[in-house]
Order: sequence, then C-alpha cells, then structure tokens
Amino acid sequence: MPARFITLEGIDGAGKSTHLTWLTQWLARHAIDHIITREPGGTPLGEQLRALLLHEPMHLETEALLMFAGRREHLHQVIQPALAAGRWVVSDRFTDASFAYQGGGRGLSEAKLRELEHWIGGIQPDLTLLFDVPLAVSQARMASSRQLDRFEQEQSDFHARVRQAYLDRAHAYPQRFRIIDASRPIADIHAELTHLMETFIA
Ligand SMILES: Nc1ncnc2c1ncn2[C@@H]1O[C@H](COP(=O)(O)OP(=O)(O)O)[C@@H](O)[C@H]1O
Ligand SMILES: Cc1cn([C@H]2C[C@H](O)[C@@H](COP(=O)(O)OP(=O)(O)O)O2)c(=O)[nH]c1=O
Repeated sequence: MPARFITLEGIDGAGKSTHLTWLTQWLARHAIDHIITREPGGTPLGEQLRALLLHEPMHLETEALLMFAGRREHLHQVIQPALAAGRWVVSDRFTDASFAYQGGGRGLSEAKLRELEHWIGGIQPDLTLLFDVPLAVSQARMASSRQLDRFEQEQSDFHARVRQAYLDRAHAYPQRFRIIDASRPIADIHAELTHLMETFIA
C-alpha cells in the first residue's frame, strides 16, 4: 500500500486532538509506519513561527505568508521525505486551515490563498477528516480546557465563518474530505472512524 497523507481539521474545540490520539493508536494496531506532525509547526523553524502566529498581533497577509512559509519548510523537511520513504503522514491541520481561518475567518481572498498554495507546490492530502461541531459545543469544550491563543480568543462570528469555510471546502472536494459529526459521544465517533479507516485501507 502506498504511503498516505492524512490531515485532521476542524474549528478549535471540535475534538481534533482527542481523535488524533485515537488515530495514532489505530495506525499502530495496523502496524502502519507513520509520523504524526502538525501545523503551524512540524519543524524547528515551523515551531518558532507557530509561537509568533499564535501570540503576536500581525497583518492578515503577514499571518497568511507565515502559515505558508512554515508549510513550505514542513513539506520539504518532513512531509515529502516521509511519504517518499513509504511512511504515512498524519498532520494536525494543513492548507485547508489557511482557507478556513485566513480566508473564511479573516477574509483574505481565495485567489491570494490559491496563489500561495500554488507557490508551495499545491500538494493535497489523500484523506481529510473534518471534525464538525456547532459553535456552542466547541465553545463549551474550550471554556473548560485551557488558556486561549490568538485564534481561540476570536468572537463567535469568526468561528462561525471558519466552520462554514471548512464545510464549503468539504463539499468542493468530496473525494478526499470526510465530515464527521463531532458533537456525538467520543465512542460513537471512534466507531465511525474505525469504519471509515477500514474502508480507506481496503
Ligand atoms: N465528542 C466529545 N464529547 C465530549 N467531550 C469531548 C468530545 N471530543 C472532545 N471532547 C473534550 O473537549 C475538549 C477539547 O477537545 P480537543 O480534542 O482538545 O479539541 P481540539 O483539539 O479540536 O481543540 C477536551 O476536554 C476533550 O476531552
Ligand atoms: C495550520 C493553520 C492553523 N491556523 C490556526 C488554527 C488554530 O486556531 C491555531 C493552532 O492550531 P491547533 O493546532 O488547533 O492548536 P491547539 O494546540 O490549540 O489544538 O492555528 C490558522 O489560522 N491557519 C493555518 O493555516
């Protein structure tokens, strides 16, 4: 089986981290050689950019450029070498997050985002798991969980636009996207993920 590139997406508080842990265990159980990585981040340079992106105020286009700069490095240093060596790559967020947050959330034009995507080579995941929840659910989960970063601190209408932008992309690219109703109990979601992953590797 060729190495696959899987990404996890969703608004903050949707449960992505929880399901990433499950997916890691699923891959190990199936003896699939893989790496787990994340964006922003994934390389030493990318992790430094992440710290700036999550906490320093900046112009929207600077934010988008830094997201894609980190992604360029991530592809070059981590994602492409792993796939070439036959290892699956699971990334906690990738380019769809830029379309959702910088595009849907902050209003950067899709044309500019596409240009940046083209600049870095336009690689697409084989499978994108979109964990979708209503805002009230994600906000209740975030409220009880941690200190909020620059994106998490945004108003509800920002997160509503991010959610809608994710759903629009999922409908535009149905072959690689799977929309998962992440408002259900964790066990139900994992049962669906089991079925989905078994189908994906069949
Ligand atoms: N389906 C679920 N039902 C109830 N609580 C959940 C569910 N999924 C995640 N949580 C809880 O919500 C909080 C945020 O989840 P997390 O996985 O960190 O979200 P994300 O990575 O998408 O921001 C955590 O406390 C987690 O245990
Ligand atoms: C990859 C990416 C992330 N983001 C944002 C979404 C998240 O709010 C934030 C950090 O992502 P995340 O990994 O979800 O952080 P956490 O540690 O809180 O789970 O970065 C963008 O705005 N654009 C992007 O291209």
